[in-house]
Amino acid sequence: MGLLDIQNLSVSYDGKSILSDFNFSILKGEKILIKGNSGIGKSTLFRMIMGFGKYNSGEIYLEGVPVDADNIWDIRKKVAYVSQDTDIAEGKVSDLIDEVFSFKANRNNNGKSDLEKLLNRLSLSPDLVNKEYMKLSGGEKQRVVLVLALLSGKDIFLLDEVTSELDTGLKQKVVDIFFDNPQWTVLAISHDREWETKAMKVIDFSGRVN
Ligand SMILES: Nc1ncnc2c1ncn2[C@@H]1O[C@H](COP(=O)(O)OP(=O)(O)OP(=O)(O)O)[C@@H](O)[C@H]1O
Repeated sequence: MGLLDIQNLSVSYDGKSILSDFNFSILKGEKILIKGNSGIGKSTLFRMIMGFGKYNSGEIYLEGVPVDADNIWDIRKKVAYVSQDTDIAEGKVSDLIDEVFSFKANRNNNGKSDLEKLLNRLSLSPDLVNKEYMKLSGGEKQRVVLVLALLSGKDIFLLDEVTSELDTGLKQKVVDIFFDNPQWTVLAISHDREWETKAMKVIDFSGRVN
């Protein structure tokens, strides 16, 4: 088995099949891109993995253990999920960063010392942390959300269109950050070629028939 395995997953909404007997496996350290037409079910897959919705049938395994209502928090503790929606929080950016470090699981890592390096690498000014998050531009929000995920100390990432609002140079920087760490397992949904060029595997949802 892989790090994350999905077997025969089927999901439907209002009688319409979105995922049908979907199978997938990702090994530790793998970086996989998921692409495909809008509305085809890519984000739904991520929501099922995180336990944010019910599936009709199938199994999801994390490290060989079936995920159910009793252990869904194991997934949420281990997986950094970055959704398409960046309107995630209010308050200053520095408050959001402090919040990441207030979680018990993150206290012992040295992520905070990486903050400055990450901001610099993503072309964000150090002063940005004093700004109100909701007043940032779309591309700034996207980068801040990524910084929060990268500082969380988690090493499995589900990234849903996390570079859509960035210019080409920044898209490449984000992709490089995730590919530079061989320990990180990354499943990214994107339409950007910067991801496709580097991905170890590409899963194209468009050809699937539900
Ligand atoms: N909670 C829900 N209730 C009803 N329908 C839903 C729900 N969530 C998603 N859908 C529908 O399921 C389909 C798949 O949605 P999903 O967000 O997974 O697509 P996607 O492939 O990620 O698309 P995009 O690339 O546009 O983000 C869409 O038709 C969507 O309207």
